[in-house]
Amino acid sequence: MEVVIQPGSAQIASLVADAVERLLTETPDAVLGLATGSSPLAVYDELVRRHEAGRISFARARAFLLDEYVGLPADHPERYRNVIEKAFTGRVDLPSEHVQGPDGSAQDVPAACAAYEEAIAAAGGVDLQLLGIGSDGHIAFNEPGSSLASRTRIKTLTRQTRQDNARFFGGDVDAVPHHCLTQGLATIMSARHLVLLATGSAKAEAVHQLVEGPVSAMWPATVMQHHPHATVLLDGAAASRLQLADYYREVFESKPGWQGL
Ligand SMILES: N[C@@H]1[C@@H](O)[C@H](O)[C@@H](COP(=O)(O)O)O[C@@H]1O
Repeated sequence: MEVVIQPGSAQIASLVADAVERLLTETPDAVLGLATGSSPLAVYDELVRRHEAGRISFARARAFLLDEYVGLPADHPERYRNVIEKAFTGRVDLPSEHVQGPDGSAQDVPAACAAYEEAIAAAGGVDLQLLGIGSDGHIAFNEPGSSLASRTRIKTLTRQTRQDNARFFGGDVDAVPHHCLTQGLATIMSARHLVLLATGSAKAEAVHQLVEGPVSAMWPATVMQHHPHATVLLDGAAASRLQLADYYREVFESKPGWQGL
C-alpha cells in the first residue's frame, strides 16, 4: 500500500487527476469506479478543468458507482446517481448511458445486485476505483462486520454513518435511508487500482487502522492491505495518527517521477 501525505485537497486532487489522465491517455475506453461523498469532489473539479482545457476526454470511458441508497425517489437530489451526475459525469463528455450504479429502487434486490456484478464483469472490471472512507472505516457502504469476501448486496447503515451523512439531508438523521445497495469488499478488491482519499482529523483513526491496523472486518477498509496496487492519499490531519508518517513522506519524496501513483 502506498501512502501519500500532501498539504491539502488541491495537491491530492492534482495527483489523482494525473493518474486518471494517464489511464485515459493509454486506454480511452477505461472503466472508472466513482465514489460519492465529499472526499473526491476536488478530484472531480480538477478532472472537469482538464476536460475543459482539452486534456482529457471521457467519451469512450465507462463508470460504475460504488453504492446507492435504497428507496429514494428517482429525482431525489441525494440519490447517488444524481449526486455523481451533478458533481462530475454531467460536467464532462462521459455519456450518461456509460454510467451505472446499483438500482436502489429495484423490487428484486438480489437480482439487481447480481445484475450489477455482471455488468461490471462484462465491462472488463474497473481499472481505477476512487474511494473515500467513513469515520467507522467503511468503504463504499461496507459497514463494520462486512464480510471481506462480500459482493454487491443490501446493507443496513450504522447510526454513525447516518449521522455523518445527515448533513446532506438538511441535518435530519431521520431523513437518511436505513438501507443501501453497495459493492462488496471483494467487488472493490477486483478493481485493478484502488485510490482512496481522506482529509481531516475525523478520518485519522480510520486511516490509522486502514494503513497500520490488523486486517479485520471491524475496520472494513483494512482489506485493502491485501490489494497489490492500492494508493492512499491523505492530508496532514487525516495522517496525524500514523506511526510511520515520516517514512511514508520519505518514500514518496524519493519516488521516481516516471512511476506515477
Ligand atoms: N457511501 C459513502 C462512501 O463511499 C464515502 O466514502 C463516505 C465518506 O464520505 P465523505 O467523503 O463525505 O467523508 O461516505 C459515504 O458513506
